[in-house]
Order: sequence, then structure tokens, then C-alpha cells
Amino acid sequence: MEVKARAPGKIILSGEHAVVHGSTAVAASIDLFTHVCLRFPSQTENVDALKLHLKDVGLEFSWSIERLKEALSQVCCPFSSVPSSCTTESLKSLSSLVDEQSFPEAKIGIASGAYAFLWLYTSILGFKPATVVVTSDLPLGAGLGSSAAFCVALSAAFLSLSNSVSLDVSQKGWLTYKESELELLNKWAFEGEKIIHGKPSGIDNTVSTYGNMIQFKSGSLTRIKTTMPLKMLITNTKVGRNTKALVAGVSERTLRHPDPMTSVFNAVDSISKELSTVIQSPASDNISLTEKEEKLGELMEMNQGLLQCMGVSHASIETVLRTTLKYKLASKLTGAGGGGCVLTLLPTLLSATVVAKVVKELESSGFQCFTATIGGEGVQICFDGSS
Ligand SMILES: Nc1ncnc2c1ncn2[C@@H]1O[C@H](COP(=O)(O)OP(=O)(O)OP(=O)(O)O)[C@@H](O)[C@H]1O
Ligand SMILES: C[C@@](O)(CCO)CC(=O)[O-]
Ligand SMILES: [Mg+2]
Repeated sequence: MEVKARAPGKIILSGEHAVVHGSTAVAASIDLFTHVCLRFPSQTENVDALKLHLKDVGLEFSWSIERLKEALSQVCCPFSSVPSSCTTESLKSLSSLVDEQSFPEAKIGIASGAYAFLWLYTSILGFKPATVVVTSDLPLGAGLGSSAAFCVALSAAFLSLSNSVSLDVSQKGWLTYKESELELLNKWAFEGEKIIHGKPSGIDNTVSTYGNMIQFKSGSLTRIKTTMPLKMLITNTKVGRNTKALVAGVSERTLRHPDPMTSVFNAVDSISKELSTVIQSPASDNISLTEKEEKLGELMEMNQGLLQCMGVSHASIETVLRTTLKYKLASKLTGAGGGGCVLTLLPTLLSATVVAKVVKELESSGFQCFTATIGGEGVQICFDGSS
């Protein structure tokens, strides 16, 4: 039995970090996916292990079912129909399982992904032998929601072969889950994100689950639809960083300066709400598309200024901002910052020559530029092996 799942990455148009502290944020899925292939061995194969192959980072793990039961029977609740949180005690058991697999020092950041995998797998499917292969179109740890896409795609694959959802496995092509099942899937993915991020807001797993564009505040989503074409240049500074550490850094700054940080978060809330209104309002005689794009660009710049206040910008991000500003283009970091990716709004009337010049200049600084389609499908699964 084999199933494939895919879940998209995301961009945050406004509100990262502040959303962890209760502000509104606006995010959209992009057409770059994390793919998971889950296969149960046939009885004749006589396999008694759970194998994980993380192709993007060149890591392979194999745990005997006996060892998994020994380490996790006391701390995890197999076939749990309600998403369960990984406790500190469970995390210790997960880390001993990963550590004993001779994990290379240079790839230590990936360990939390392996913990999330083990937690989701054993909680949803118990101690069943299987092989799971993960690949991604997304750069890892660059602000495009690779951790959430990973958790959403894993949850989708595991749930599809569990008793918690009912799916017609004879259907062909990419399938979507029912609304109630998406809610369950999103909750499981959030438990995985908690293992990787520490204190996620839930926006990344939610937009990866549902796709399209969402406004998100205090754990609840509102689906929104843009009336304007949104074209963003995505620049990967290639400076590695870790979302968990950046989120913790903002929380520490908030403890040191509660009043000013509360004002910063309130300002971000207003920016996100206004941005959401601008992108949803129809262009009319009174307000042209160009004016809407100018407003959007200005709101992105204002949000970037506040992200600097939170301490999550980086010299590489500032270089991208300075470069794009020379061409009068508005930019902001996206995701957790500290390096990673920067968004630049490409107005509809901007000529291809100017775009090529900006890209050339950014790439000459060692950055990588690309565009992605904004606001497509959320998570999907496929049983027929043809996709
Ligand atoms: N394809 C993958 N293979 C293995 N591990 C992955 C994969 N995708 C994500 N991960 C896990 O997620 C971690 C990166 O998550 P992190 O939250 O730091 O960055 P991000 O999700 O890409 O950016 P952001 O959270 O800012 O959107 C990796 O270190 C790894 O543990
Ligand atoms: C930095 C952050 O706001 C977004 C990361 O993509 C963290 C979160 O919301 O979980
Ligand atoms: Mg992440």
C-alpha cells in the first residue's frame, strides 16, 4: 500500500512574529511543495522497521519496530484520534532514538524534523513497519514554511491510511480532504510544528493545509481572496537561520520591553488589516490598480521597519532592501527573518527590463531570485502512484 502527499510552502505578506503575540497576519500558499511518499511493506517483504529517507538533506534513518516500542510505548499514545502534544519526557525519548542513528554534527538542525516525524507517525499509525521518503521544492530554513509543509504533508500521508479519516483509495489523481478532516490534519501538523518551532502561531501549517490566501489571528483563520494580481520577487539571501531561535528572541525582547513591543505588535495588527482590505477591494475609477500597488508596497515597507524593531532583520536582508529601493521597489523579509527570503513587490506596469536588472544586481551579491505562483492548492494526497 502506497500513498503520496504534497503540501505547499507559503509567503507571509504581513504580520510574521507579531502573529505569535496575537496580531493579525496575512499569508498565501506558493506553488512549491514538500512531497511525502509512505509505503507499507507487503507481508512477503518481511520488513520490521520504520525507515525515513530525507532526500533534501541526504539523511536516512531506520528504527526497528521493537526499539520504537521500547522507547515510545510509555510516552506516546498510538492511534490517537485527538492530536496529542509531545511532552518534555516524550521529546527525550525521541531524541535518544534520533541520536543513536549517528547523526552528523553539521545536520543537527534537522534533528527536530526527525522528532516531529517520529511523533506524528507513531501517534497516528502506531508501531507499523513502513518506508517514508520526503523531498521538497522549498529551500529549508529560509522563511518559506518548509517546516510546516513537512508537518502538513506527513500528517496528510499518515492520516490517509489511518482509521481517523475515510477516503476512497480507488480514486485517481490528486485528492483533497473534506473540511472536517482538514481541521484534524491541521491540528496534527501544528503538533509537529511545535516540536520544530517551540511556539508557533499556527499560521504556516494553516496556510499549507488550506492553501490560497488567509488572514490569521489568535489561531483562527479567515479565507480571503485578492482582487489584484500579486507578483512578488522572492530573494533567498541564503543566510541560514532557525525559526525557533528567532521566535524565542522576539519573546525575550518583549519581556525586556513589554510596552514598546506591545505598541509594535498593535501597529503590525493595523498594517495587516489594512493590507487585507487593500488586496480584497476592487479597483475602481476612484482607486486604480497602481494606487493599490503603491499602498501595498508602503504597507510592506512599514511592516519591514517594525520587523527591524523586533530584531529579526539581518545585514543580508538590508542589502536586498537597499538594492530594490534603488529601483523604487518595496521589499520586506518573509517568514522568521534573520536571513532567509525577502519579498519584493513587482508592480504590474514594471518593465521586464527593470526586473532583469534588479535580479542581476541581487544575484551578483550572491543571492538567488525566483518568482512563484501565489495562492494555489493546499495539501493533497494521491493513491494511484501516477502523480
Ligand atoms: N524537506 C525536509 N526534510 C527534512 N527536514 C525538513 C524538511 N523541511 C523542513 N524540515 C525541518 O524543518 C526545519 C526548518 O524549519 P524552520 O522553521 O527553521 O524554517 P522554515 O520553516 O523553512 O522557515 P519559516 O518557519 O520562517 O517559514 C529543518 O531544520 C528541518 O528540521
Ligand atoms: C515567525 C513566524 O511568525 C512565522 C514563520 O513563518 C512564526 C509563527 O508564526 O509561527
Ligand atoms: Mg518553519
